[in-house]
Amino acid sequence: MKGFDFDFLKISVTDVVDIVLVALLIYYVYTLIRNTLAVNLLVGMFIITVFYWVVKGLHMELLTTIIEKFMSVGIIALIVIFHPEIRRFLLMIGKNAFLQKNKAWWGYLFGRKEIERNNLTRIKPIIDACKTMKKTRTGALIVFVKFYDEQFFANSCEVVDAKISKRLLESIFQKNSPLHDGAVVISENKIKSASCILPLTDNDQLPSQFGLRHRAGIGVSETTDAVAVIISEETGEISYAKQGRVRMNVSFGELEKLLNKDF
Ligand SMILES: Nc1ncnc2c1ncn2[C@@H]1O[C@H](COP(=O)(O)OP(=O)(O)OP(=O)(O)O)[C@@H](O)[C@H]1O
Repeated sequence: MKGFDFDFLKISVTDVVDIVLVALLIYYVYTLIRNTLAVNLLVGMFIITVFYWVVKGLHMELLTTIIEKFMSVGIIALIVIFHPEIRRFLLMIGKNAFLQKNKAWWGYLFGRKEIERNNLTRIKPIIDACKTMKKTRTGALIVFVKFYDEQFFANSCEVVDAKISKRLLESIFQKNSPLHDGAVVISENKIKSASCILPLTDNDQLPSQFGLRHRAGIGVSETTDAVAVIISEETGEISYAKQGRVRMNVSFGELEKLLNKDF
């Protein structure tokens, strides 16, 4: 295919498409591993690679051979280490997440008003349930997941798979309910599961009043793409966790905006 030709540099249209695709790939890999341990592993691998180039350049035969041997089994190690990220990446592609995630596309294709109206109908029962639970000081942890990874949640949850409703959310978190302990997971417009045990964050910079419920909400937002709404049983205060960071004392107006954006 013909393209630009600067004597020393020939760029065809295919090259441009190639570069754009690689840039997109890097971007999506970055969004998948951002705020996860995988970032540290990636940095570690980068340092080893640079070190390898240096020792090879200096003709340090012994070190070069050791690192080469280490790297030759590296691909298997990579698959094992990045297994959760690879799973999520494939799930993301499988569920056509690129389009779903980019609401601008849906807005462009189907009209922004329609999207906002649909979002509000989805979110309203959740906000209403939060209002009641705040008033009654009912502790709750609601997690919103874009790509529901059955394997991740299956082992630690009770499957619900029901339509989102205010009364269902309230009854799950009621003190006497057998499902009240743990988190509710909402995904694909459904209450997918309840009573989920989530990974706790080991962030030691969190406010001292944050107990296990808050730590679980922040933990799941660190390790997955989930966002979490946490209602404190002690204070009724609502917190919002995303990418390992937490916003405290969120108003209902803010909550609506945040969920509209992230859910
Ligand atoms: N790993 C976990 N995953 C999900 N939920 C959990 C987990 N560990 C504890 N919880 C929930 O947190 C509740 C205990 O909350 P705790 O009092 O420690 O939290 P807190 O952050 O101080 O919140 P609160 O302000 O409501 O007291 C448990 O009853 C359970 O429902």
